Amino acid sequence: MSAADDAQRYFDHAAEVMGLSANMRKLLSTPLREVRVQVAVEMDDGQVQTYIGYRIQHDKARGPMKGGLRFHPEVDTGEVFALASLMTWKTAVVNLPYGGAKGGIAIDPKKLSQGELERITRKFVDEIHDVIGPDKDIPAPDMGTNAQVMAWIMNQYEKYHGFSPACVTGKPVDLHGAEGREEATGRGVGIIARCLAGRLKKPITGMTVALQGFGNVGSFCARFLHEMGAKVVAVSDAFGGVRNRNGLNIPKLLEYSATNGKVSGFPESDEISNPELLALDVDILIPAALGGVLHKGNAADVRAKAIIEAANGPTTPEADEIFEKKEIIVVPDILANAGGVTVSYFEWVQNRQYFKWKLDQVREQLENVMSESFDRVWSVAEEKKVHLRTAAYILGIGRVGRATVTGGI
Ligand SMILES: NC(=O)C1=CN([C@@H]2O[C@H](COP(=O)(O)OP(=O)(O)OC[C@H]3O[C@@H](n4cnc5c(N)ncnc54)[C@H](OP(=O)(O)O)[C@@H]3O)[C@@H](O)[C@H]2O)C=CC1
Ligand SMILES: O=C(O)CCC(=O)C(=O)O
Repeated sequence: MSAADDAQRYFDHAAEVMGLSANMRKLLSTPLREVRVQVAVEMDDGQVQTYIGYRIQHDKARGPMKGGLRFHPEVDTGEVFALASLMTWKTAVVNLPYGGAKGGIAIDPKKLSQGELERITRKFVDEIHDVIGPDKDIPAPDMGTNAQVMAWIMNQYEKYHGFSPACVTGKPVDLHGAEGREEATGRGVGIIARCLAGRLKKPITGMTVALQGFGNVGSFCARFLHEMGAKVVAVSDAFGGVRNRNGLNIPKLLEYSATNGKVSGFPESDEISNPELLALDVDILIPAALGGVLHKGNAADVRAKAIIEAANGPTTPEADEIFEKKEIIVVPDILANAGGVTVSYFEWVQNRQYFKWKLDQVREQLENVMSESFDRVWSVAEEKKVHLRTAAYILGIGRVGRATVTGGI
């Protein structure tokens, strides 16, 4: 099964519970536009390389389309479609005035120089600038991209359209970016962990956490959980992981990983593989890297009491069914990692108003959006007697469906 099939199955299951008509299902699950462009650039050695870039715009019933840009070798149409549809439901779950989109280029940014990355990014914008923009579709960071890439996107877009800081979010703070966007997804996951602990009537302090992925999302998530008093006992990246049963020293691990480019070799820890990490007996397991890492082949081994999906699409539907049988609570991606797009929205609002918010204001508003959305999804789950993923889809699909019907096609 592909990422696109998985996304469709989750949608179909919720649509079934909602009793959505076949016509409405087709309308809501068909993307508006799929853009596939050639990205040809001269590399540092003088050779011309040709890559493929994608931007899939899934739905705009509730506002301009919004979603990140991924640079990763496995990017393809199916993955980008799945991620774009997740954005539609995610922006609706947290009630932002946006639709959903996603983009990507099939490259490995670690194997490219800064100059090559810049030329690829600018060329991609040359090819798609007429279909994106502050009122159309607003890109942002995802795996393999960061604030610098967003700065290049803004600069290149402005060559065609003039001053438009709201054409992209996740920009550097010195270049119309929002304070707090970089940390937002990880902080949002931390807020969700605390909300979940509250519902389970357990303090977050002392809860054990295993975290896969130590990039933007994973590293900030580890920091906030550590600050809240949770015990982050294992962390991994693409090279492997580290474990300390008494809790890793996260501030030191952040320094170590920044210096060494990986977590493995961190003192006062044992080495652990990614598969071992996913099977640890912990209170909370947080996948914060690739999609599809929890599947029918390893779901039975998972011993965590709860899973919070910081990554997009980390759990296949087969694994999800196994978790339901094992009574493992899964907080779905479209709720758990919505902190990033929420602060992207705050950045877009600031850019459009030419007015800068203070960091405290960003954090306070993020806290409100995440905790209110968690409560809303929890209530739908109780009311409809479904698990949290289906509840989140019901909430998101309901909002998008009502906007579609009210506004007309
Ligand atoms: N950035 C954002 O604001 C948002 C991101 N997300 C999702 O969160 C996830 C992570 O994104 P982000 O943190 O931005 O990406 P980054 O590129 O910053 O970090 C990715 C992390 O995943 C690790 N990784 C890559 N491959 C593997 C692997 N095979 N096994 C274990 N770890 C691996 C990387 O390790 P290494 O560094 O060694 O390569 C790195 O630690 C993605 O699913 C993304 O879609 C969701 C919402 C918003
Ligand atoms: O910040 C954004 O606009 C989108 C972030 C994103 O790509 C995601 O939530 O998956």
